[in-house]
Amino acid sequence: MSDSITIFDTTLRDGEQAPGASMTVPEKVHIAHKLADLNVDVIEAGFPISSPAQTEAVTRIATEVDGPVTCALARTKEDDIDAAGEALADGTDTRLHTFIATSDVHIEAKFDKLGNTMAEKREAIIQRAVRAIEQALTYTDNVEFSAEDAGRTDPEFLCEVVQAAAEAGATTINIPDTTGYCAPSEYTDLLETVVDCLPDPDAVTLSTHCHDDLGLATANTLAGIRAGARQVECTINGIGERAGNAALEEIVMALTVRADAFDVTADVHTEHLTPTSQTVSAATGFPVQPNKAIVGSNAFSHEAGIHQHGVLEERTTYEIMSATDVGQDAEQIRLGRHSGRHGLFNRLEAMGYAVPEGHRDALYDRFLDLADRKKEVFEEDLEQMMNDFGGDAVAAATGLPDNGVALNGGTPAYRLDQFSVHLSSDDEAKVSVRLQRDDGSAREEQATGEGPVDALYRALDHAVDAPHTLVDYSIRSISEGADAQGEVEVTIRYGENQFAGTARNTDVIRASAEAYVDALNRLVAAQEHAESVEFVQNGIMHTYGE
Ligand SMILES: CC(=O)SCCNC(=O)CCNC(=O)[C@H](O)C(C)(C)COP(=O)(O)OP(=O)(O)OC[C@H]1O[C@@H](n2cnc3c(N)ncnc32)[C@H](O)[C@@H]1OP(=O)(O)O
Ligand SMILES: CC(C)C(=O)C(=O)O
Ligand SMILES: [Mg+2]
Repeated sequence: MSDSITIFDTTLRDGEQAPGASMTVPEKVHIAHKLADLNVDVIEAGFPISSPAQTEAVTRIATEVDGPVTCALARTKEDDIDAAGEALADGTDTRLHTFIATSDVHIEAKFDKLGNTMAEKREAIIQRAVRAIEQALTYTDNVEFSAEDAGRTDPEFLCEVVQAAAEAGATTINIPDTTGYCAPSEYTDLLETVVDCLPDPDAVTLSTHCHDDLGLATANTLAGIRAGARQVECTINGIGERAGNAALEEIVMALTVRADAFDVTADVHTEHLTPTSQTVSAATGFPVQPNKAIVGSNAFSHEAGIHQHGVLEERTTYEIMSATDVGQDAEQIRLGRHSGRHGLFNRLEAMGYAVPEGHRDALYDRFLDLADRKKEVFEEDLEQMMNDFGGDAVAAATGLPDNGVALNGGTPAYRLDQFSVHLSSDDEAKVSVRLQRDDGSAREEQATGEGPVDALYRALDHAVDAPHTLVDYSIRSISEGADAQGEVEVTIRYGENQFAGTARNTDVIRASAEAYVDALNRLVAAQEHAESVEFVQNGIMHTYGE
């Protein structure tokens, strides 16, 4: 028996049958090119009788995409087979796939006119299958037959069907677990039964087609390979009817990583797996869950400190395959509240920071404080954290740049002690703030406004004794995610002089308040110091009092 597995991709047929997954003809052609880059053996491109767009997609893929065999699906009905045969007619390497259901429940429900007894109906099913295969052979000598719902079919009858199909000339015989019902050992047994009853097992390729209703699609596919199947039907990201089909990327990587266990080969260019997954996700609008095996965004990511330590020392402690082999980025250390010192300082060093031993605990505490407020800590967050840290002795020790902010060496006049915001859909925003002065006194003020920032700034204006005008306010996100840090920049004016304040926080209202207080402190510092005071803010030289 061959040790080479035929990868039959049905993303564009069974995958597209998932509710909401329909793709346009150009999208299907684009995906077919990606599947060719991936080096799959067969692309099931559609079901031509179903619609003109399906027919067009099959024809375009059969004629435009080099490499894989293009396959079209048809019921055992004459018109279906003609539609599939004609759609494939101009292709160079094509396959016609016809199917009919063989389980009692399907026969009873879907083919009530086939006979009076189950025996009569079964006989009619075989006749239809044989006739359809013979008709398909007039279009191509590459004909596949599927016994739909084989997983729930009486094995004796399944044997009669596949024997007849093989004798009629089908060269691939597919045993679908259409409803994802089988346990892996049952599926192995079923396929072994089929192998034993085939007149010449070497003359046909036995195929799996497993659905994921119980989450067993990949396991069943691998169980089918153990029983002798040499074609696997699967889809990118496992999309398909209901819970989907067996995922191509999972099967291929199981066969690759565990070659010792399966002893067969699949000639897939695995580095294309993740890009192809992303293309299919974009075309269908189905996001890939982060923890999806092989192609999920977390499939090679490590946030937990113990894992990060292990992976940084030796990747294989927690990775059984290399991310780059499946088209993902290498070494994905993601920082968050579960991260430890190894992960944090490794990243800071990679960013160019040399953190002396004596400051590590303090820095790690700051990191945890941030990580507790954010789902994930990004490099932009770390840069801000290091800039904040640059205000004390560590700045010199680490060689970190000063953050460019000079308050003339003095203590800021005001510190935001606390604030509260009340928002409702039918009322103005209400804010109360409490500012602490450098002399120890505190002042509390309330205000209302058109939105929380307007109300906040009005309350702060009441709380300070420094006349000024707000000139500019801007806010931007400086890291990723819904909980990204917001950076607020505020410019105020007094006379001819402008004073800029900035602040960053995951809470943008807090950042707005702190940026305003920062600008006010600069104004007050300028007033309290010399006639002429210079300071640098954001690279701009500001002068007060000349
Ligand atoms: C397990 C699978 O994935 S099977 C493939 C499922 N894919 C699809 O259904 C593709 C999209 N389907 C379609 O576009 C339409 O259903 C069509 C064009 C195929 C058929 O549409 P309609 O003619 O309106 O029939 P409808 O879908 O309502 O019913 C299915 C008919 O096909 C018959 N049928 C079902 N499977 C087969 C088969 N393998 N061989 C022959 N006839 C079949 C049923 O008996 C029923 O026939 P009836 O109209 O005489 O009762
Ligand atoms: C048409 C067949 C192969 C099918 O998709 C199934 O049985 O699940
Ligand atoms: Mg299916």
